Amino acid sequence: MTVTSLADARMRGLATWMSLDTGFPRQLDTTTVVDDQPQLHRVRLADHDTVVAQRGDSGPAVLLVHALGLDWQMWEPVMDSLAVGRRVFAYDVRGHGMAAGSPSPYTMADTARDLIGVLDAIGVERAHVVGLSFGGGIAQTAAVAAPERFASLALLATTDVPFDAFEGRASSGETDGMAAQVAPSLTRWFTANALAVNGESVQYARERVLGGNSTDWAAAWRAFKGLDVRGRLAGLGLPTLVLAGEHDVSTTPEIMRGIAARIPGSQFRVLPGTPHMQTLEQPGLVAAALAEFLR
Ligand SMILES: O=C(O)CC1=CCC(=O)O1
Repeated sequence: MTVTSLADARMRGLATWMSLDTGFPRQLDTTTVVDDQPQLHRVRLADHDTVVAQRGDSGPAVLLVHALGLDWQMWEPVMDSLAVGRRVFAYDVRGHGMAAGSPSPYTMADTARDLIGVLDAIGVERAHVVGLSFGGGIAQTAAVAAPERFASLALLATTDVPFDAFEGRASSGETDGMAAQVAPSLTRWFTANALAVNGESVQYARERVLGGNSTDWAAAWRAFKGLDVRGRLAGLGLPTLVLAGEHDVSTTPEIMRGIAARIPGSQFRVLPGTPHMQTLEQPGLVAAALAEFLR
């Protein structure tokens, strides 16, 4: 695996990487952003390139896996506080962010191999892995395949079985286009109040969905349709946190409670006032819950 810093990439004249330091982080609430020049590494995986952002340079490693349609920057609101005494990494899942247009179709097993490939690339033997939504599906798939690479598992607003709706979301992207995905997605992801306020996190999510391409969108939903972990969760044997949002209309607290029930010894918590996109609407609650779990 090759890890190349953004500075190296820039020196080599790779124009695509130059756009990385002019992007979203500066638009976020800067109270959660100490350093607005996140360390970004270019990482080559088996069949595509991606980027890994890093905060903190010592301590246990934490790897964050983002939701469908977004990118690593959805973790930006919690990365700095998590990075106190830890090394925190967040990467772009294939078909997302700087890894848009990577080979498709693909499977959840491919995304799990990518996760392990990221760990290899950053030189981390075992990480605390935190996945939200699609990222939780990826984290579960990697955990059942390679539990030895996990120090713990935190599952935020996710599912352990595919929903019937996934194919409809894939085909709607292809037939109706990405603009048509914005309203239904954001309504599932945020509270009505956050949508009315239309703050930077909502704007970020809207821009990412609108700016995405329908091939990547459909490929992700179709990969998610193949999620197949439920029968193997009981044997995981990892310290596990299952974190639900009280107002999550997609992966409801009931769904999340069921996942926790299938993972012996797991901790289950419901964050008050929190919708599906936990880190974007309630970053303080998420950071506190993760910090307590990781402690
Ligand atoms: O509803 C969504 O947009 C995302 C989602 C469905 C199941 C899951 O884990 O995330």
